[in-house]
Amino acid sequence: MSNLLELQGVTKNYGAVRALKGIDLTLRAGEVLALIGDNGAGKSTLIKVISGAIVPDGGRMLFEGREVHVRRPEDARALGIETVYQDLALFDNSDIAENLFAGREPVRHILGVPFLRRAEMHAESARILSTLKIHIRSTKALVKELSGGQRQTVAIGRAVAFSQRIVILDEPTAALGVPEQEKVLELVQQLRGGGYSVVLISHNLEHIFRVSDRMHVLRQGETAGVLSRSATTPEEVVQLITGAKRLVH
Ligand SMILES: Nc1ncnc2c1ncn2[C@@H]1O[C@H](COP(=O)(O)OP(=O)(O)OP(=O)(O)O)[C@@H](O)[C@H]1O
Repeated sequence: MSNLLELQGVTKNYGAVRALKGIDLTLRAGEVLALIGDNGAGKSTLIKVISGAIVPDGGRMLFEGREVHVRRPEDARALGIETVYQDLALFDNSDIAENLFAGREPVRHILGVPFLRRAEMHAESARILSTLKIHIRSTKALVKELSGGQRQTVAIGRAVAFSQRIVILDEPTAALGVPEQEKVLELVQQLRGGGYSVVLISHNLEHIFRVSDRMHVLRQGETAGVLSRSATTPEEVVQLITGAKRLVH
């Protein structure tokens, strides 16, 4: 598999805190890469760099082998990178279709006045949900009426609707009950089947071993190891997370 995204020597400091101390990371086309590490290891900071939410202090980012400068979320979007943060950033009092299209609504101008193309939004939303095998009664349901798992799938649906290449998921199963966790894991597998590359932050090793192809372990702002799922064990991953072992020098 070829490298879709590559980070080289990425650094980020928050004052005296060295959150990223020179990270090299590769994301291949069509893989699920798990980003793993203890609290404070630098996972959120790293995905914020990739998604343009923060600008790193140093290092390079390459997309399909070309250097790119991602300084704002719009820059990441233009490359086809979408991120679902833990807070999901959904609008509770809006319906599913409005959430899927938030900020990118199709409009039609009549005598210079913009009108939302509602029917089109709902039809397209239903198509997106059905492609992702997300079963929700109606795209007119308000987000506040949905379960936690459905909210997560709507947030992922929104990312996928506009991402062409990479979806970044920040602990998508953390706040969910077991049946809903299963649905989200299935969705991650579907994304991979659909040709997306996925970066998955999770603290749940069982989930990680079920859906990821490779694992990038961070520890205190550095890479502790990069592992292929088929060539490692949960025990080894725990040793890397805790610092009992290191595979990168
Ligand atoms: N805005 C900020 N200002 C100052 N320090 C920060 C800020 N954001 C993160 N840090 C620090 O940077 C380091 C890396 O934090 P980061 O949130 O990236 O870790 P994480 O691996 O995502 O942790 P968690 O699993 O707890 O979310 C930590 O020491 C954290 O306290």
